[in-house]
Amino acid sequence: MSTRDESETLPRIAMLGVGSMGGAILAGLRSPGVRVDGPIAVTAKSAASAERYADAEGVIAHATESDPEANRKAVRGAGLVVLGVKPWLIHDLLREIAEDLEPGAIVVSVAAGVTIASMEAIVGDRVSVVRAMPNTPATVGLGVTGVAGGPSAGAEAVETVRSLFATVGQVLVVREDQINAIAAVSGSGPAYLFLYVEEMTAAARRLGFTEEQAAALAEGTVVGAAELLRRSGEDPAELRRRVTSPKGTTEQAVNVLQDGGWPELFDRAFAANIRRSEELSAG
Ligand SMILES: NC(=O)C1=CN([C@@H]2O[C@H](COP(=O)(O)OP(=O)(O)OC[C@H]3O[C@@H](n4cnc5c(N)ncnc54)[C@H](OP(=O)(O)O)[C@@H]3O)[C@@H](O)[C@H]2O)C=CC1
Ligand SMILES: O=C(O)[C@@H]1CCC=N1
Repeated sequence: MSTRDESETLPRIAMLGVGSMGGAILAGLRSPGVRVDGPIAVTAKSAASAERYADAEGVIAHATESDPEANRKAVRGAGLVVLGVKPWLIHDLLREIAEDLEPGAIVVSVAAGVTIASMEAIVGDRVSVVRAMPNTPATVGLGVTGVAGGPSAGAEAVETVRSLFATVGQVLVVREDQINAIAAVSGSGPAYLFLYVEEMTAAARRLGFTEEQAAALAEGTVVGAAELLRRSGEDPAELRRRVTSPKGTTEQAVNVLQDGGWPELFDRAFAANIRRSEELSAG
């Protein structure tokens, strides 16, 4: 896993689609110490989404519903074009902007499932196409992103995209055939953790705690444990061992959870996730 080189200046960026994921990446790009060439051109569909960036320094935001040419205008002059729209909109978006892309620009899609070959077939080889699979902890600079270049992308293009995502966390450069698996593990991963917190809170409620108490217990424990894992640098198994006194209470609960078949459950959940990426790639 690699992180950020603070001396680097990123090329001029256009970000088409600035919802949960695009917004998280944009937050990273706007953080102190990140150098980007020129203002970041951002587009969203609705005026309401674009207006969220009306006062944002270094960002020029437009809505396609107000200006149907907004995407085409945004990519002109951009060396790095980030596609942050839903997977089923990617191909239409590429058709829309293909003629306006600068020769040599890098197009990076964060869309689940959409293959590099299908994107290259639309934009040709005048540009480099790269796929990335980030996650929403990027919002707080703790993202994990997988990056893969296609045949059109040389080492330099992949390195530029690696630098882009290094502004919001750790980056793993992989082969494209590993991107769906990255989506299953880390792309969607935050949702599994949030579900865990929801379930732990609900179970605490059933033990008689108020909603507020249950949320404080569950959220505080998960955040505290994650921070301990991060700061201590210890193996999670070792940290678990330190909680689990032999013949104590934790051991009993951990046995119940493990008997619940977690390995198989994770395998099934990941397989379902990957299957959906494959469906999305079929269009
Ligand atoms: N959410 C996540 O955790 C992750 C998502 N991804 C990928 O990121 C992509 C975006 O997902 P997510 O951020 O969750 O989705 P959102 O719905 O939150 O964001 C989509 C964005 O695209 C905008 N948009 C829609 N149509 C257009 C258009 N024609 N031109 C420009 N902008 C447009 C929307 O505008 P408006 O706000 O006005 O609707 C919105 O800003 C997906 O492809 C997904 O697979 C990848 C990894 C993690
Ligand atoms: O749910 C999704 O399809 C996207 C891709 C990974 C996380 N969110």
